[in-house]
Amino acid sequence: MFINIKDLNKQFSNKEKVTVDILKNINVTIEKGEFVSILGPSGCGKSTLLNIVAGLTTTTAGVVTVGGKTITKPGKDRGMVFQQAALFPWLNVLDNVMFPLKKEMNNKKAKEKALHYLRMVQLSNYLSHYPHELSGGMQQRVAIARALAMDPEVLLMDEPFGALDEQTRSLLHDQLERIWIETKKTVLFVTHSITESIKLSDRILVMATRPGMVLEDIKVDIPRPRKKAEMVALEEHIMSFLKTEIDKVASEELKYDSNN
Ligand SMILES: Nc1ncnc2c1ncn2[C@@H]1O[C@H](COP(=O)(O)OP(=O)(O)OP(=O)(O)O)[C@@H](O)[C@H]1O
Repeated sequence: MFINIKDLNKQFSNKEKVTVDILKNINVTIEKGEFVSILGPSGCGKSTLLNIVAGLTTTTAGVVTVGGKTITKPGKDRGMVFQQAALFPWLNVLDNVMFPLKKEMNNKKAKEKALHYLRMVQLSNYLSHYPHELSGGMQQRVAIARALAMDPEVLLMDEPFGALDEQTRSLLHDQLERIWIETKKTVLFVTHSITESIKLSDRILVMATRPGMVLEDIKVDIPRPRKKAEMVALEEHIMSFLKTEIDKVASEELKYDSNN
């Protein structure tokens, strides 16, 4: 196993200073090169789990190892892509990708590497464009190129396409799948979308909420590239038990609302 999440628990204090279980008894192993999605309703702890693997959040109990090393802080072995591309607005596309590389290598090498990954995300014609001149989907492709250029072993993606329209999303699914096949990275991908998780993943960790636990660990056996019609049955299967979790969140939010 490459990533090992063992007996993980995470608690946070809420506004009333009460300790709340956010993640409980998470035990997951992920093999090198696997594409694994974390799917679940809002607030079930998907980002918290990803942030713990990233080393951005500590655990309350349990251990996460990547390549045998216990995670205590962020590291170059793990690259992160967020819902917002978080590019430097004052740097053009090429310089945005080169920025972290320049700390690791000379300018010539950094430029070669940046160009390689910008070609991979099909942005070679936009090197001198600034972030505000790009669409949301293009910005995300720059962010993906920037993360990949650091050559991490694991790519951690937190709803990277969540803010994009359906069509752009679908194009980026195809691109990401191609890049994943080409680079053989291990990917941990947080999403709300059942369709997205089926389209992209080898495995889907479906999470329950309050506390966040892994309800099902589903292996997606549909040959790639996956067609809509082939995905429907699995979509319905996942929806059938995820609905209970979504309803749970909705009714708790309504309860909270009527008490305030
Ligand atoms: N730093 C924090 N302090 C206190 N509570 C937190 C903190 N971070 C997250 N939480 C709480 O932990 C729970 C899980 O949050 P998290 O963002 O991991 O969920 P999520 O499944 O990623 O949600 P979404 O899909 O809406 O992004 C939420 O109830 C959230 O309010």
